[in-house]
Amino acid sequence: MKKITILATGGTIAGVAPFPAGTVSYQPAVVPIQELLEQIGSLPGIAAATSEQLAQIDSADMNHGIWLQLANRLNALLQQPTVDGVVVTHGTDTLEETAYFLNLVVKSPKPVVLVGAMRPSTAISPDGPMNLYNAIILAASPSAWDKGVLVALNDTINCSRDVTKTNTSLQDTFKAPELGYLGYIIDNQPHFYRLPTRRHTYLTEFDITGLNELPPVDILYGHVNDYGTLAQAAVAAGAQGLVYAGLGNGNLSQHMRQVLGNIQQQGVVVVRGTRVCNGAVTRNGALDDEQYNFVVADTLSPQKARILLMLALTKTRNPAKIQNMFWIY
Ligand SMILES: NC(=O)C[C@H](N)C(=O)O
Repeated sequence: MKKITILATGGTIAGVAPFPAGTVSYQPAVVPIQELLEQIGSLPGIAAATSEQLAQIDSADMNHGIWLQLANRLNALLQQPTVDGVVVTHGTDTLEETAYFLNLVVKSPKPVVLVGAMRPSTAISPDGPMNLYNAIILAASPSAWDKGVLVALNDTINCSRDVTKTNTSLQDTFKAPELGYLGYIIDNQPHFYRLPTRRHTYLTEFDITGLNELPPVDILYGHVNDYGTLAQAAVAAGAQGLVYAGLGNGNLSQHMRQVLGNIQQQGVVVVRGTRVCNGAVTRNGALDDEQYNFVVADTLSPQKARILLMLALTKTRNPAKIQNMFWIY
């Protein structure tokens, strides 16, 4: 019999709508985790699902402080021999970011599963109870060990590095469009078909013990006729790193090459990502990264590249070393 702890942070899974058919006009983060657990009843093979209400927020309000608190709590719980796995309930808007952050800083091979819902708990047919049930089943499964932090919604299992929210309001939203699901959860049974290949959790070099904040990194969205003023403003405001969601294969206009090149020379680490949903940003592909000392994001989305860059900056400001991290994680 497995012992699973639930850390609840809010989101639509804990949301309440003013009428039963309400699926988009609702108040997120209202129902306590204890009540959500009561809705799903007993679980096969699970001795106890204990819960802690760590936060009660719309995930738009997630922040580095709560991330650090969550990661520290996870690390403390997972060290305990009486805890077999942890489920984190979370709003879906920033779920993928929290999942990837935890994937890089949680120091345990035990299962950690993030879950949310697209419909509030008051909907005629909410997705939250089944999603929560499946997430607990997954966290209790020996098959979920050593796979990094997982994301489980809509009967699917996803890798936190690759998953993204692909639809603003439908239940079928969490996917890794180019790299695919890791598996499914069917009739109380997780089925894995793929494995994450990138280094994660207890095998990473990142340690958040004692940290109160993360280095400031901003994301800039590339477009025709970028003036470069926002990039300069970000640096003036104290950014230590920038992720540029570039065009195509992370491409930059001649003007933005100069702007970001100058910024890099001031000691700010510049990562070339892309505004395109799929594909890798390749080094020395769209431009000569050696000349500018840029780092490329590989297949990480801009929001995930930002997380890796923040953690990288807790270790080094050297672009070559940071580029290596982007190949490893
Ligand atoms: N479906 C959701 O959970 C969306 C909600 N706004 C949140 O991220 O908290």
